[in-house]
Amino acid sequence: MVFTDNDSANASEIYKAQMHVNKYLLGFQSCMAVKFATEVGIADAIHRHGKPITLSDLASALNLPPSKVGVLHRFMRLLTHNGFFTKTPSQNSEEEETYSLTLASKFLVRSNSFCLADNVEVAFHPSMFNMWNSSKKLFTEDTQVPLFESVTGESYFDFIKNDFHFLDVFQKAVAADSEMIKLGLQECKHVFEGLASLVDVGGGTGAVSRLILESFPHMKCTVLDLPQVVANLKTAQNLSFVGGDMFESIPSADAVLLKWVLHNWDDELSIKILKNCKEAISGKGKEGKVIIIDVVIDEASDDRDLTELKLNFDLAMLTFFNGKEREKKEWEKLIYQAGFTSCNFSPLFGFKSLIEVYP
Ligand SMILES: C[S@@+](CC[C@H](N)C(=O)[O-])C[C@H]1O[C@@H](n2cnc3c(N)ncnc32)[C@H](O)[C@@H]1O
Repeated sequence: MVFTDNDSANASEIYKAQMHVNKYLLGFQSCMAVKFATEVGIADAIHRHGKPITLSDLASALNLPPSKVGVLHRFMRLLTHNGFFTKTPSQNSEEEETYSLTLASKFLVRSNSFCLADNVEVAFHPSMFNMWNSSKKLFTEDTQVPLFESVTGESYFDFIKNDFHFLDVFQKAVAADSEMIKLGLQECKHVFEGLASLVDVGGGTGAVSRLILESFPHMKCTVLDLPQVVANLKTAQNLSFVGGDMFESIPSADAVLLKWVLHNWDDELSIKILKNCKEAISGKGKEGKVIIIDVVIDEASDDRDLTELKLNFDLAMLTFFNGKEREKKEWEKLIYQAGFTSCNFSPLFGFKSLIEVYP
């Protein structure tokens, strides 16, 4: 038996290892509980209640019959343990315990400006489960084709394009992530100072550009994205939308922003995008810049949870797009191979960093 002969581990360490494995066997249920909570609107119901809520009031706010209060309790217990709610014990036998929102579950309240409810729908879309059930293909098939495409027969962006509801949810999810940029933008205003124009490449519905314009109303911002994404978007003062293909050409500007774009693509295609960015800022000479907002894996400095999140994003990028999250030295290699001469890294946006890239 492998644990006794050559292993110096004692019984308690072996039991701990067994628990570690079991944690990952059942861990998907913690994730599914978040999906369930979002679908039935638990956070919304507590928010609407306006004060800590008892389980029976929560059940009736969710229109659940009394027979389901026990099931709800089981979900609330796990979700509370996982930091999504807090529980205040009852003061006496007449009173029921009550549940309140935490900072994490406030992200699931649909009326909040920082809301990740659409991200939950994207993350748990059935296509994701189908893809993972075929993950063996990653090792048995031509890796030039992303796993998602190999399973569904179409690229992720085509898949999104062909499902009107999902396109809408996906764009809202990405825009929700961009809302979070607001918190970090104050600390990096200097990055945008002195720029008269900016192209937000793969800028979706323009959420980041709108935020930048709040601080720099005189800057001319152009959002370049796929034609179907920008088709019905209205231009506003100093904000315009261009339907196109970043692999073909990028409109000229003082700076190009690439937020959450390069991680969708492998090195070869990312270099192609970066070279087109370099061309787009060439009119500004050495003062032009490319601003990348993306994940930088840093196992040495980041804590365990942060690294786990970044590595999970990496597998998501691998399976959906053949893309990748990159370490600092991988970013540098990519940037220099595209012909740029220098870059600065600032970890500003939670799990994302800002990289300024100069010709
Ligand atoms: C992960 S989203 C990031 C959106 C936005 N930058 C943000 O963070 O809010 C990637 C974006 O790239 C766009 N995209 C994909 N292929 C593209 C292409 N060939 N040309 C321009 N945009 C593209 C997608 O439509 C999508 O909006």
